[in-house]
Amino acid sequence: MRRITVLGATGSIGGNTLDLIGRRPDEFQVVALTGGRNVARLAELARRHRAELAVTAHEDCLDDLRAALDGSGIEVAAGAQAITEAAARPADWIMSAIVGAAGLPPGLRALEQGTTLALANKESLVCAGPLLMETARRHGATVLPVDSEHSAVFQALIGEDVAAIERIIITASGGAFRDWTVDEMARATPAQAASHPNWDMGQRITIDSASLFNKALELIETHEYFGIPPERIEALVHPESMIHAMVGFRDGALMAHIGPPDMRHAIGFALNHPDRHDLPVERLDFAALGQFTFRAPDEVKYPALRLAREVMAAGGLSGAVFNAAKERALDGFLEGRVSFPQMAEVVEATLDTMSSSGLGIAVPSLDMVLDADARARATADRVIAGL
Ligand SMILES: NC(=O)C1=CN([C@@H]2O[C@H](COP(=O)(O)OP(=O)(O)OC[C@H]3O[C@@H](n4cnc5c(N)ncnc54)[C@H](OP(=O)(O)O)[C@@H]3O)[C@@H](O)[C@H]2O)C=CC1
Ligand SMILES: CC(=O)[C@@H](O)[C@H](O)COP(=O)(O)O
Ligand SMILES: [Mn+2]
Repeated sequence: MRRITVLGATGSIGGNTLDLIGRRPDEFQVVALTGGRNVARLAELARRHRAELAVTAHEDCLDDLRAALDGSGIEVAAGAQAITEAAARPADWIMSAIVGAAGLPPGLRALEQGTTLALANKESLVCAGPLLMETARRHGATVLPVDSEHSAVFQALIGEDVAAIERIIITASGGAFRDWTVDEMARATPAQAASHPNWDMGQRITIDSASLFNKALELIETHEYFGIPPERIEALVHPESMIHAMVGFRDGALMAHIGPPDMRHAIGFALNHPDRHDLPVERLDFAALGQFTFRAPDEVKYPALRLAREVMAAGGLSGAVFNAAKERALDGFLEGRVSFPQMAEVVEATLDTMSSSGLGIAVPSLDMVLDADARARATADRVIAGL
């Protein structure tokens, strides 16, 4: 039996992960499941998958979780520290699917036990790519990408010489507003932004997809995970979301990874790696699909991509600042205090304000990353207050 932990079990990635695990109950034993405020869902999943431990991120949710699991024999705990301790419980495979920078400390703690970390939490790589990869190396742990584009690149590179890579192209659906004008986007509501044309995902990543901040995070994620120079990484709008990434080699060949927009493929690939296993995903009928289309991203309409390139050039703590400012700008948009286009303005102003405060450290420690994250949130909040 492989021992499995799912961090962020109550979310979209967590649900897809447990869907796959639940189909093969004789092969997997669930160690810990963690969630946030959705305590009823966490308790239901913990009971269904016979978890040893269920943890909510919020101490004020502990009584509800305890009540919901009363009589089950499942241990309960609460708080950010308890989630990090859950990640330290011996497990063979840990899914990192908490949304946001909150996923970084438990992800690092999981790596310290030398296990396999299936990494959906792209923010970890954006905030602390060198620290994360160095921690994995030091403890003999494995990081497998789960983000669909990065799983696609990983799969296209199997058996290939990384030194022969000429470029990596990650695709973007273009998000909810890909055919909207700038004026229309200025009036966009959270409900409109949270409606993805192809993928069924959590609210925050779906809105990031509409602003192309998701693709901006993914450019940095590609750079940090694969160690490819930023100028060799491209984003390409592909409205059908069937080709997830392409890797171009020095002989001009391109390896594309194609599949339906269903995260159970990328999750299942990481779960079964290095083997492949049957997965309950649609098989594509190309004659019925007819065509795939592509267009260059509009970097004026979507400043997030330019900002990501500036962050990659600056390195150090810039990724942590970028991500934290983006998280606060998104909170502001959800609360009605920031318009859709203003999210990029908040992130740019935060980066500008903090660029002179010593961000250029090669491999920042976790404490440095958390400090930069906190300062960036405070700076972004001041920018938002002045809008
Ligand atoms: N959804 C997708 O298809 C994809 C997602 N990703 C990445 O995977 C990660 C998860 O995304 P997704 O599943 O969509 O997100 P969801 O919003 O659906 O789920 C997020 C999970 O994190 C928990 N959570 C929220 N805040 C905290 C916190 N402060 N501390 C601990 N746990 C917390 C939530 O708990 P609760 O809901 O109980 O409050 C939930 O379990 C993100 O990093 C995203 O970018 C990458 C590629 C595709
Ligand atoms: C499924 C996945 O990996 C998401 O990150 C996806 O890429 C979002 O779609 P966009 O291409 O619209 O950002
Ligand atoms: Mn993605």
